[in-house]
Amino acid sequence: MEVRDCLISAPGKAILHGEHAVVHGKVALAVSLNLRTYLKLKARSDGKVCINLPNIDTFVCWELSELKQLTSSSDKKEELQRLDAELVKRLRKFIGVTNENLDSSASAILAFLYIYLSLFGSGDMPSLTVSVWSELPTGAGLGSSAAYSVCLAAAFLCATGNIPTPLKEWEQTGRWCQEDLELINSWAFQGEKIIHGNPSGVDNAVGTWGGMLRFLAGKIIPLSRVPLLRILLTNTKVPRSTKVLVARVKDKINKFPSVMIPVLDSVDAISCTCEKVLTEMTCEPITGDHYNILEELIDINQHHLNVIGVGHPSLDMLCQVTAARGLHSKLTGAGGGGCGITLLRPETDSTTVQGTMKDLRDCGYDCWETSIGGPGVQQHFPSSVKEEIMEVLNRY
Ligand SMILES: Nc1ncnc2c1ncn2[C@@H]1O[C@H](COP(=O)(O)OP(=O)(O)O)[C@@H](O)[C@H]1O
Ligand SMILES: C[C@@](O)(CCOP(=O)(O)O)CC(=O)O
Ligand SMILES: [Mg+2]
Repeated sequence: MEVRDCLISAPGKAILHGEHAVVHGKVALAVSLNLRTYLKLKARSDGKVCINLPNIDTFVCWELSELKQLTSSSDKKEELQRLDAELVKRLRKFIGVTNENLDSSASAILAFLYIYLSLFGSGDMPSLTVSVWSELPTGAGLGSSAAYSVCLAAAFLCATGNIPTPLKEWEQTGRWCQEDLELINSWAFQGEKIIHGNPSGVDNAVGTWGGMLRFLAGKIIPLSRVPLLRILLTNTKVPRSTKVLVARVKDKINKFPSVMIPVLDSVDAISCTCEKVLTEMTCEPITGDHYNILEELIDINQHHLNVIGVGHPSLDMLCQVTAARGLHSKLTGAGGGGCGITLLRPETDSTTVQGTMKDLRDCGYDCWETSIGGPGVQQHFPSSVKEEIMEVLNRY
C-alpha cells in the first residue's frame, strides 16, 4: 500500500484549573498554546517503517515483515472504547519492556505502534517514515504527549483514507470537519492511554479542537466568549511523568477518600467559579475585582494541588518569586515539577514582567509570555510551516 505524504501539527495546552480532579470526573478549564508539535509522514518503498523523534533522541526502523507478525486476526480496529490489552502486551514484548512505568522513548514508540497497527494491521500495511518535532518541552505539563498522539492519529487516519485530506489548493492549512475531528480525538485518546495510563481526555481534546474549553467527564464544551488573558509560562525543568503523578493521586484518594474527595470537589468549584468570572468579563467592563477573584482562585488551587501531593519545591519557589512581584501562580498539568502559569493583568507593566522573568531565569527556569488559543489539529502545505521546523523535519 502506498500512502500520501502529509504534514500535520497540533497545539500544546495549559490547564487553568482542574488538573488531576478532571481524571476523577470534575471540571477542567484548558486552553491551547501557540506552541505546536509537527509531524511529517513520508512514504517509503523499501518495506521499512521508521520513526524519528529528535526531541527525545529516538530513531527506530522496523521491517514491515516484523510488524506484520504483531497483528492478530482478532484485532478489532473499530474498538475505540478500551485499549486492546492483547495488542499492548504483544507490543511491550516486541520492544522489550517489562516494567509498568515506561521511559519516554518506550512510551512514544508504543503509542506509535499501537495506532499504526490498529489502523493498518488488518489490511495492507504501508512502508513509511514518521518524523516528529515539537516546540513544546516534553514531559513538562504542556500536553506534549497529547499533541504527539493527535498528530499520529490525524496522520494515520488520513493515510488510511478514514478521513479526507482537508487541504485545498488555495489554502496553506486545512482543518477537518467536526465528525473527522471526533475520530482523530478518539484515536489520540488511545495514544494518551498508552502514555498516561488513565488520562481524562482533556489534553487530546484541546490538541484536536484548540481554543479554550470546559471538559467534564468526556464532554467537551468550547468556550468561545472568553477574555484575552496574559499568561506567563515557566518551566522549572524538573522532569516528571504524568503517568506516575496520576497514579500517585489515585492512591491518595483510595487511602483517604473522605479527606481527598472534598478537595477534588473544591477544585471543581474553582473551575466553575473561574468560568463564570471569565464569562462575566466578556459581557461587562473588566474591573480589578474580576482579576482579584481570578488571582485568589489560582492561590487556592495551588494549595489544593499541594494537598493532593503533586507540588514540588521548584513550584513553591515559582509561586514565591512571582508573589514578591504581586503576581499569582499555580502549577499546570500534572505538576511534580514541570511548568507553572502566572496570571498577568492587562495593566501589568513591562518592568514588572521583565523583572519577574529575570528572577525566574535566575532560579534556572525557562520563562516566556505566551499567547493562548491557537488552532487545533491542522494539515499544512510545507511552505506554511516555519523554516526552522521544516529544516528539522527534512533531515530525516
Ligand atoms: N515530540 C515528541 N516526540 C516524541 N515523543 C513525545 C513527544 N512529545 C511527547 N512525547 C511523549 O510524551 C511523553 C511526555 O508525556 P507526559 O508525561 O504526559 O508529559 P506532557 O504531556 O506534559 O509533556 C514523552 O515522554 C514521550 O513519550
Ligand atoms: C494531570 C492531568 O489532569 C493533566 C496532565 O497533563 P500533562 O500530561 O502534564 O500535560 C491528567 C489528565 O487530565 O489526563
Ligand atoms: Mg501528557
